[in-house]
Amino acid sequence: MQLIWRTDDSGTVRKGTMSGPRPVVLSGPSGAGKSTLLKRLMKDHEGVFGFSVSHTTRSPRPGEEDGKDYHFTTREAMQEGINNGEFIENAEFSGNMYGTSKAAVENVRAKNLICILDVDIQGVKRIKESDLDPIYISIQPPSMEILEKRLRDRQTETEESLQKRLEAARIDMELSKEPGVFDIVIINDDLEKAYEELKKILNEEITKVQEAK
Ligand SMILES: Nc1ncnc2c1ncn2[C@@H]1O[C@H](COP(=O)(O)OP(=O)(O)OP(=O)(O)O)[C@@H](O)[C@H]1O
Ligand SMILES: Nc1nc2c(ncn2[C@@H]2O[C@H](COP(=O)(O)O)[C@@H](O)[C@H]2O)c(=O)[nH]1
Repeated sequence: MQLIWRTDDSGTVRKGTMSGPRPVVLSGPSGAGKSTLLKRLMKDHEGVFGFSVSHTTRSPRPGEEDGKDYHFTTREAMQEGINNGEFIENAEFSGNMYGTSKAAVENVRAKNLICILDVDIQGVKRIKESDLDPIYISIQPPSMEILEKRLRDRQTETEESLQKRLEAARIDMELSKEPGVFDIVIINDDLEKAYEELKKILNEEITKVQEAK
């Protein structure tokens, strides 16, 4: 079924009615383990999930592929896309632009797969204003100290970008405690336990997709 997007008078992105599995929003501080968990989920459930490939103006990390991990772009091109109404949401994070295009979500939903979106807390707020109606999951680290260690060990950040990410993490950790923001908050201390918890929450949607095959 075709998705029909429109922007209402208040600028809110609305979509036409369609059937299919509910999308999943994974959010939480940078370094909490979202990518680790979602990559495993997709590998273990082939043909069930599809990743909503975001746009970003940050540079690719070693091993990241354009069109698979992100659509790597420039500020000018991304701003033009935003001005043309091509994005569901966009945000500035740690000195770069990030955003979910309508096409990214549509591509996954056209295949009747569970669409997974990995977005920051600003993205969560914008998606809540849309009609996407996803399951909202926050992945949180056990502590700021452990988060900092994970980010340092990952070796992807400069000291400046690391500090920006830690600052954003403090805000994210506070907001995730607010009732009603997330359907569930998973503390990713032990990876196996966090993964089991994630699978349990998504079990109903996973079964729906598997049974529809
Ligand atoms: N439970 C865990 N225990 C120890 N290390 C972990 C755990 N979960 C993830 N990690 C490691 O922490 C680092 C950050 O994880 P990951 O890149 O998945 O985070 P992220 O939330 O996707 O970050 P970003 O938002 O910046 O993309 C990675 O090196 C990953 O291997
Ligand atoms: N609002 C959005 N946030 C996004 C999107 N894609 C990723 N992100 C978030 O950005 C940070 C940093 O990601 P990184 O890959 O540079 O480490 C992280 O919190 C992601 O969740 C998006 O489309 N919109």
